[in-house]
Amino acid sequence: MGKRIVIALGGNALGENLPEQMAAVRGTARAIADLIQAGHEVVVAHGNGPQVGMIQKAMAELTRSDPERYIPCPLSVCVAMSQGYIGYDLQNALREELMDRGIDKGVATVLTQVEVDPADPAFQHPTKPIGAFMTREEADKLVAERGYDVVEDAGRGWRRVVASPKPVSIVEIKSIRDMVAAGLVVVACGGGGIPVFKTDGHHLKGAAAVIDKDFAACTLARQLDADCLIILTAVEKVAIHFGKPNVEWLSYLTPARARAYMDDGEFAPGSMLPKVQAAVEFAESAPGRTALITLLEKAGEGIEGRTGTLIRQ
Ligand SMILES: Nc1ncnc2c1ncn2[C@@H]1O[C@H](COP(=O)(O)OP(=O)(O)O)[C@@H](O)[C@H]1O
Ligand SMILES: NC(=O)OP(=O)(O)O
Repeated sequence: MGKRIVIALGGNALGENLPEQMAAVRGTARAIADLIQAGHEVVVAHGNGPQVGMIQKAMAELTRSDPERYIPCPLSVCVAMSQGYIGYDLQNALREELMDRGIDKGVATVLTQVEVDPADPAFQHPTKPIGAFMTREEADKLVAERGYDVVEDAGRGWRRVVASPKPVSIVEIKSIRDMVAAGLVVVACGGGGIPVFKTDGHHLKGAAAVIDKDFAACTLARQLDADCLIILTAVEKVAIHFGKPNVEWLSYLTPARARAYMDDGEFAPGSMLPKVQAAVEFAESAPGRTALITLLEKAGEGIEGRTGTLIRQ
């Protein structure tokens, strides 16, 4: 029987720059179309780290080059731009793939705002890497000249980091729900969603942050009452002793076991840890809900229980 599935697409599903993204989304669309062809209802969320960094850098350069004409662009607006641009490529790749298979389904991207809490401690401790990797010297220059926060990212180089508060609720959830009910394939919560604060009235105020897409996808899956949250990334399974000779790839995790491994520091912060945290939160949110972490190309096999790491009560 078909399931309602929310997918979170990782960096390898989108690539790091414009031509890479256009090529990568074709493979991504094939994997998603396999699930739709198998009879599942699919909602797609995705990341935006490289893209939002690129957009923010371009907008900042514009302001610096002509400060009288261009005022600084808020990070929330950069997230909105990244949603539009990634949604454009994903929506088209999906539309073409479904048409090639003779599947008559509309595909639509929803510019999605996600409420965050102004008191979230994440605003005091930036952790979300955005943009391209830099050398130590380039990173030091950004800190000195612009006061940016930077971190060394898992041995791969230096990156700017911004605040990454937890999602509270999805502003456009009713629209997304209605579109799913109407049979559309919906792309939503791109880049974790445009972070916004609620104000006293109906106005929403953009927040300077980038929400983690795995947490946003978990909130989306919960609010849509999905059966399954699938987190697609660059490894087929979650491991303990990752990167060590005694690495052990895991096919099944209970939330309790996953928590024990988290306490032991088995999952790297900023990469595998938020995925396992989001998977556990979803699996624990209601009976029967399952989360799966696997490779993009293995999504179909994973949903049939043939690979990936399944997280279930
Ligand atoms: N315990 C672990 N098990 C599996 N992969 C891990 C683990 N710890 C860290 N990783 C790394 O985390 C990566 C996924 O995180 P990341 O690259 O940030 O994801 P994405 O861009 O797909 O959202 C994997 O490709 C792997 O290199
Ligand atoms: N917003 C977000 O989580 O992006 P990445 O997956 O690219 O880090």
